[in-house]
Amino acid sequence: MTKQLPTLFRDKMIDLLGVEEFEQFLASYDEARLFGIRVNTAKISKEEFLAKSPFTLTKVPWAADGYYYEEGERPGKHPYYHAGLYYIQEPSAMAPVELLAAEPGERVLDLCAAPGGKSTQIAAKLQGEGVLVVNDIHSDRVRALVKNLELSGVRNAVVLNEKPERMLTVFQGYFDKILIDAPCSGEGMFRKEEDMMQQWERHSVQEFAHMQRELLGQAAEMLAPGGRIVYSTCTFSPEENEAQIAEFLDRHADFHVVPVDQFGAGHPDWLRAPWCEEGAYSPRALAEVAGTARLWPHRLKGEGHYVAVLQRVGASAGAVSAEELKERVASAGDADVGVKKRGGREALRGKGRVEAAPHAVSLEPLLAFAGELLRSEPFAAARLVCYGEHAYASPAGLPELHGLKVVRPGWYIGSLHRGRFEPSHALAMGLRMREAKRALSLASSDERALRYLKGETLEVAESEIIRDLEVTKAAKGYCLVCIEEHPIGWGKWHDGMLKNEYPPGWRWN
Ligand SMILES: C[S@@+](CC[C@H](N)C(=O)[O-])C[C@H]1O[C@@H](n2cnc3c(N)ncnc32)[C@H](O)[C@@H]1O
Repeated sequence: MTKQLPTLFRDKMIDLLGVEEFEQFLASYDEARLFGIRVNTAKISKEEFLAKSPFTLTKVPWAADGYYYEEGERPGKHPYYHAGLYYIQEPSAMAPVELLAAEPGERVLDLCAAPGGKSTQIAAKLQGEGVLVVNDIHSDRVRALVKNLELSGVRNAVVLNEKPERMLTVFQGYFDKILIDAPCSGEGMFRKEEDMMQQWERHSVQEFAHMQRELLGQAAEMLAPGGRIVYSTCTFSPEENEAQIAEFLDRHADFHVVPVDQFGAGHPDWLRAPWCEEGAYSPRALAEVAGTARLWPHRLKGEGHYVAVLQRVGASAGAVSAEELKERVASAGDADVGVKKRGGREALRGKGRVEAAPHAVSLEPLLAFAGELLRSEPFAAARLVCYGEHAYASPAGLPELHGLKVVRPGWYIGSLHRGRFEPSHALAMGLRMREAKRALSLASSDERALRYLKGETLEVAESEIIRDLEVTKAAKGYCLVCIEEHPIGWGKWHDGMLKNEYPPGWRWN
């Protein structure tokens, strides 16, 4: 393995680290790979998960919900994975979101988000409250992002597929927190993914440095006073790391670095020829860059990363509770938001706003479904929008997204077609079992759990359909299928059989 490292990369690392430390760094390439999962606390508490986890887990020291699992274990092949109870994530990659410190009620942007490891981590921190905007410039990667958000049951995310410069007018000064998990030369991933080395040889560090400079400037425009940007890469080159932050600080006097002390320190001493322009940065910038963080594969149990926490001066609006948010939007005259909690169909009637619809779409079938199957609309506090035949619950407090390439304007609820409503898989995944009036809960050891995930029809006795007989006598119809009370999809029960509604593209194979 070590022999295949690109020569240019080796020589540069020897220059930066010195021969002695480079030997330790090099030795890390021959060490066993590390594997991590992060418990999705938006769906399950850590305690509950640890009590039922079939894996051998050890805590990742820097991630509140992160754990190492052992090589040979296959968390991607367990029904709990399909219930979105955890996300498989490289341990070092969990650090940036911990440092972002997003809180429920905040407005958060994940600017370079696909495939969504960090977006789902932010979503868990928000606990469904506030606004999460996730964006990626590459449409093919956005598909994986959408799937991961749906799997994780995220209700308050908006997915964009935009060039960040096109987002500036809509989101000027809007966000409390912004994550830039920047596209980079990926040197920190050489151990995990060997084909990153070929990619490294094709793209220059300078090419990425240019992109990163732009992204940092654009993020600053979208950040509110008192807000925080976390900038991260999975590469070692100072041009993409310390140099970016030093230059940013020199251009933005209203930002300072929040020092991170649990990892290796940033290296202002590496901002020198031949890697960077010597003497190009102010003493303030150089001093602050030392407070940024380097995660070294030979010093901790994880891959190589760089993280900088940039705080903007000014009074922060702070986290806004869901109630406050509703009030703010209501007092701004937006009568489409379900401000008052009303039960059943009444809560939605007149509240749903039909947007961008080529012709009027009746919400009646959706209302009928909600009335029949949901205890209270989990999306009543959001704004219901229809794009064509598709209904979404858009998080309250979101500005108009006119002109932007919107992939998901919110939680996808389902489609309305010829007077029929078909609930989405995303709706099932975002629900709690207690929110459904009809549910089936299978043990993960029940062979029907796997058969459901494979798309098979199941034999289910009427007595197994969980329902409050005072409210819903009929077992027939849509039913929320769960594994140990955690939703995995829809089924339609009739006469002892459960017709499988698990989407073909999601099936276990
Ligand atoms: C390091 S990856 C992000 C990984 C992701 N944050 C995660 O944790 O799963 C960088 C992403 O930036 C995207 N990207 C590249 N250039 C971009 C740009 N100018 N604006 C937004 N996204 C960009 C890439 O498509 C890629 O998905």
